[in-house]
Amino acid sequence: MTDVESLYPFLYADKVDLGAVLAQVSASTAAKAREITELRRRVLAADGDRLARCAAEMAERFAAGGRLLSFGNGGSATDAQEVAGLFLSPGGGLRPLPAFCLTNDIAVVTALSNDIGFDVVFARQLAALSRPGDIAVGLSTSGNSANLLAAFDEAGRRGLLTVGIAGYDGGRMAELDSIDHLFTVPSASVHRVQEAQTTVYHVLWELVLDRLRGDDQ
Ligand SMILES: O=C(CO)[C@@H](O)[C@H](O)[C@H](O)[C@H](O)COP(=O)(O)O
Repeated sequence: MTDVESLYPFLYADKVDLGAVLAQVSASTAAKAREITELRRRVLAADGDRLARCAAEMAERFAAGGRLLSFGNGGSATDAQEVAGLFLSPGGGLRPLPAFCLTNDIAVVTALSNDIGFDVVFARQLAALSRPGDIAVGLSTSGNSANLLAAFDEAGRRGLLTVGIAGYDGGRMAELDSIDHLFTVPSASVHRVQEAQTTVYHVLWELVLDRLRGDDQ
C-alpha cells in the first residue's frame, strides 16, 4: 500500500461502506475541532497577557508612524500576507495602517534568492526598507527557518519591534535575543499549529485596533 492509499483507503477499496466512511470523517473532524479549541485555550492561558502587551507596543509604533513588515515561508508566507492585509484594511472606519509582506515583491524575492541565497531574502529587504520605528512580524511553524532567523537579527539590530510566531517548542527562534515578543503554539501537528497561529495574529490585530480606536477618541 502506498502512502496515499494508506491515508485514503476508501478511495482504493473495491467496495466502500459509505456510512462507515462518513462516520470516520465525522469523528476525525470532531476530534480535530476539539484539539484546536483546546490548543487555543492553552495559548490564551499561557500568552494572553503577553499578547496584550505586544499589541500595546505595536499600537504605539503605528501611532508614531511605524509600519509593519511581515514574512514567512510556504504556508507561513500566506499567513504573513494575511497579517499585512488585515492591517491594510482594518475596517470599522479606521484608516488603513501601513503594512507590507516581504514575499509580495516576487522580483526582489527571486533576485535575492538567485543572486545571493534564500537565507538573506527577508534580512536584505529589511535592511533596504525598514526604519527603526517599524514592526517586524515573522511566522514559522518549526521556528527554524534560516531566513527568518537572519531577518529577526537584522530587524533587532535596526531597532524594529520584533514579533515572532512559532510552533512546536519555538525551535531556534526561541533561542534568539532579537525577538521582543515570541508566541509559540505548543503542538506537534503542523495543521493545528497553523490554525492556532491564525488566531494569535487575529488577536494581535484586534487588540491593536482597539488601542488605536481608543487613541482616536
Ligand atoms: O504549509 C506548509 C505546511 O502546512 C508548508 O508549505 C510549510 O509552510 C513549508 O514547508 C515551509 O517552508 C516551512 O517553514 P517553517 O514554517 O518551518 O518556517
